[in-house]
Amino acid sequence: MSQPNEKKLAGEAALRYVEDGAIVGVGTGSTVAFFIDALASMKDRIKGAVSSSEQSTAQLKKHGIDVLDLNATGPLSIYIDGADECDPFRRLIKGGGAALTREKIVAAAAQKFVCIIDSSKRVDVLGKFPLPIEVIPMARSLVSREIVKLGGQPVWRDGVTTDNGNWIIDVHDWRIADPVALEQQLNQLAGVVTVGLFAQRPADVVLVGDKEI
Ligand SMILES: O=C[C@H](O)[C@H](O)[C@H](O)COP(=O)(O)O
Repeated sequence: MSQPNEKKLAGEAALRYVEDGAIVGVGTGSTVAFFIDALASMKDRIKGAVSSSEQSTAQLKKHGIDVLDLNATGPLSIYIDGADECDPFRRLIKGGGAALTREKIVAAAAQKFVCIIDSSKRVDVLGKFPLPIEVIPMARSLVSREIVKLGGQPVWRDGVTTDNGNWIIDVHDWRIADPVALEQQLNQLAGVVTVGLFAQRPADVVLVGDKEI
């Protein structure tokens, strides 16, 4: 099956997890775009959405779905988002679209995280996809030097500014043997805003196409 088709199937299948009256946490990316289109079909049965990016906010509003402020909603019952890589323990690399910080915040506010992917995203060990790290701009070189000491190859995503006004470093060729430990370690570096590893808080459910794994 082609990947765009699997992404569409996953986006539509995620509707199964959205209950009437929910405020839905919404991620970012091409797979989530299919989910937002599907969510429009039940927009009158939900209270609204909390969005993880300007891109998703625009699409939600286009469909007439209310976009709410996370500070006003309290905990969310559900968060739906894609991923760049997913290991057998539902640990993820995210941030290929530079939305990792708001994604991590909305995921942390949700009781259940449903991750929607196509089969190309499944890996045994995380790290083939370059690991995105959002940094405060003035810390770019400092953080890059620290990453080299840890064995990674940092590459600045030149020309990209996140929705939060920060920059992205992508770390290449890093076979991530212990994702929880690495997430903790990178979170300690001065200037790091968010690490694109979702290992301390993995997904609760992963849909590959319309199949839960
Ligand atoms: O920053 C972007 C997000 O983490 C996306 O969820 C991730 O890059 C997957 O995107 P897509 O569904 O387009 O492959």
